[in-house]
Amino acid sequence: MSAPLLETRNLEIRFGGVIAANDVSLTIESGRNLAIIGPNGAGKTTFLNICTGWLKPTRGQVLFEGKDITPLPPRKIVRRGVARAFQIPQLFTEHTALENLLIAVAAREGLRNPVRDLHTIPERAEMMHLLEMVNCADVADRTVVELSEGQRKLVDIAVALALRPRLLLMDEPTSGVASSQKHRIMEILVEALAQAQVTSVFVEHDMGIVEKYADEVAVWNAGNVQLRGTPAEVLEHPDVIRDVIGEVA
Ligand SMILES: Nc1ncnc2c1ncn2[C@@H]1O[C@H](COP(=O)(O)OP(=O)(O)OP(=O)(O)O)[C@@H](O)[C@H]1O
Repeated sequence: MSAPLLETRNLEIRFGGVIAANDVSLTIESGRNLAIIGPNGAGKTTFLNICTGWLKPTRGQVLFEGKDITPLPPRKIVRRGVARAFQIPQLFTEHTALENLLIAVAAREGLRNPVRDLHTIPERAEMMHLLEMVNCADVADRTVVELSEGQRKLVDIAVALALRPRLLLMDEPTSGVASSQKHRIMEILVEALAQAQVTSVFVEHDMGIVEKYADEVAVWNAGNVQLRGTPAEVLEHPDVIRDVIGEVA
């Protein structure tokens, strides 16, 4: 049997007296969209930060496609195929949407001066295709400051896909977007991930989004996974209703 796409073994990290990861062992299989939910301070973002190498656990391991990536610096983990998108899009706001993707490619290819060499990058057509996949081809030549919050979120996802990941970790992909737009953004996002064959893990506080777009849900509590299952199993569980849904309601 092949190794899971991502596996964590007994992760532990403390910040002073707080145990933000308390023996976290979890596997993520290819082709799934896993939502992470849980009360504030449960350790959800800490988990993403450990998987991307931004935080190093004091104990435990992260394996990607069966290989230990725990000691690697974040840029090497990205090259292995693990990308990250943040609550607030990390874009160069004075550059156009397309230029942002080209900068990501230049960084991926290790060009020394990605901004200067932008327009010589041969992957232009591939990047335009990514913008089409996230429904943003029509704003390819607009600077990021001119885009709506929803478009920025989608361009940020396209930038992550430009790194050709096999796993994308996201912190609240629809936060900051008007609630009327959230489902549309998630639909575009989930379709783009399926097309690019990218597995996703996303932290989410909106249970409507979790119910509709996650294949599986992991519930975090006090630095560990309290429960895991399908959205239907998890969202009706009395502990989740008490500890998570009660809190966000
Ligand atoms: N760099 C840090 N230094 C000190 N404490 C930290 C640091 N990062 C996280 N913590 C603490 O670790 C705990 C887990 O934080 P984390 O951000 O992972 O929770 P979360 O589940 O993502 O919360 P939220 O839903 O509010 O974003 C919290 O008590 C937080 O204050």
